Amino acid sequence: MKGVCGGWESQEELDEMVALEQWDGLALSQQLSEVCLYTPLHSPDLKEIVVVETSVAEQFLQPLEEVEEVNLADQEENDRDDPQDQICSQDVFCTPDFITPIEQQFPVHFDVNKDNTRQRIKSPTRLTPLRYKRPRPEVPLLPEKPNLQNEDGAGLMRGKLVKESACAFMPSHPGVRSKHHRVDSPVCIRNPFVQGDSEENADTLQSARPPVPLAPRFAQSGMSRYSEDFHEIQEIGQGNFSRVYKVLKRIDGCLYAVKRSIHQLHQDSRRKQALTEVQALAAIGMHENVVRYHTAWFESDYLYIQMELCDSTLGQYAASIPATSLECSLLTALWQMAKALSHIHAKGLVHLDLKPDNIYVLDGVFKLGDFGCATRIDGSLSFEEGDARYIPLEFLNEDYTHLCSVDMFSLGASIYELATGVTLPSSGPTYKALREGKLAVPPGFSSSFENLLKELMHPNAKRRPLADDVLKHPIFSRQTLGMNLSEEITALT
Ligand SMILES: Nc1ncnc2c1ncn2[C@@H]1O[C@H](COP(=O)(O)OP(=O)(O)OP(=O)(O)O)[C@@H](O)[C@H]1O
Repeated sequence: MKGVCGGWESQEELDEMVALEQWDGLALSQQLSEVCLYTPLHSPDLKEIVVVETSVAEQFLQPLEEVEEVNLADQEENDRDDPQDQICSQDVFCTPDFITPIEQQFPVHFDVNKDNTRQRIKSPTRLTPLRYKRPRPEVPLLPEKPNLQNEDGAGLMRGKLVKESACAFMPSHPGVRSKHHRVDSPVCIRNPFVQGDSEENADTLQSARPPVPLAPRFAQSGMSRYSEDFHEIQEIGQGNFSRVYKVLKRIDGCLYAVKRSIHQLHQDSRRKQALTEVQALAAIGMHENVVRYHTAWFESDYLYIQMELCDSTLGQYAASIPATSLECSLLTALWQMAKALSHIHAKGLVHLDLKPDNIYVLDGVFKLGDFGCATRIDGSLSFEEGDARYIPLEFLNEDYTHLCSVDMFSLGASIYELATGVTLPSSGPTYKALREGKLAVPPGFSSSFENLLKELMHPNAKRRPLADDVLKHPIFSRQTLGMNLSEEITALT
């Protein structure tokens, strides 16, 4: 196979040159600052590109073909195989060639008054390439039968082929045999929020469940899936348990939020607790008013969760709204959160930490996030206490019989806080008064708005409207609201 470098003016001229010289490889040309690559059609079996010493050419060629470093012995062996298999970069970039015998060299004169692109330059017969492209080995896809594994820790099983980049940077992981072959699957974790596993899933989970409940420790080799897959742009938030980063995903070029646990989770019990959010999000599935979950993984005992990136929290958003349109904006948020809660409650889950900081805004759409305290409505899982400022008294008194109404109280308290512009207390007389139903909505808000908040924050959990009741509330009628919300309601009914 021969390569060629030189100047030509048109595709036809190059075709002719290639035909005349019977070049069956690659043609490369530099015209001013532009580099062009030409691969003749009659050379479909072109497998290798040889580049000599020129960083510009390497930059150009590397995205097209994966070029690997090889040692000198390999190079010589390669040269013996096909000594013609070369392209001279000196030809292309007009740099002095101290390697090629003088008689084989060509004159390199660049005359600005001449059409230099017409100069056809003959390639020297041989140069030692520094790099070459090895033919890509055929990688077997293992196993034929779907292999149960769960890198996401989300408890859902997937048949998965073994060839994947994640393996490539974990060669020393016990579950990895070589660059492309994983022998053991990571564990399958049952998602406690998913009801009624199919028989097949239940059987497979049973057989795939290892004696240790959780042991998904990846990246022990020091290689980071996070750095491999994402470019970190900036930290965008911090809670009690996690830091959240705005990141660019390298493979798809899109922005995401990645939430990383602040502490390493060495114990299985702590990992299990941290996984609550992942499992709840996975079980809830997609809903336009719930922050979208993409994937999650453990790395060096930190939990990483990749999520949809939102613009701000509801608290930040409300602070930027003019007083005249605050009621309408808050009702829109209330309506959309009622939709999210209706969906979540219907799935048998409760959030239990609903507050302005956990409601995000993306392109004017409100989304519920941070499911770290989520649990099952039926009380089959343990309870984690959310932020006391937004939690009703009965829950603090360990009455867990009306968990959906706990979320409804929190929703009312969140909207009330944003309407008053004053952060709710976590104790004291105002805290007590609010739990007795004594609300003081500032002037400027409608009485129907105030009454709805009073209903939501009713001291008696049974008297509070549920999410579906809120969606049917007369305040969300076409006459009383702005167009956007009215249209949304019309579309829903
Ligand atoms: N998907 C997201 N898009 C944009 N910002 C986010 C996102 N998720 C979280 N944040 C930001 O990061 C902050 C902390 O996130 P989050 O509340 O989920 O952490 P946490 O440790 O679970 O918090 P908490 O202490 O309330 O349990 C949020 O207040 C918000 O500002």
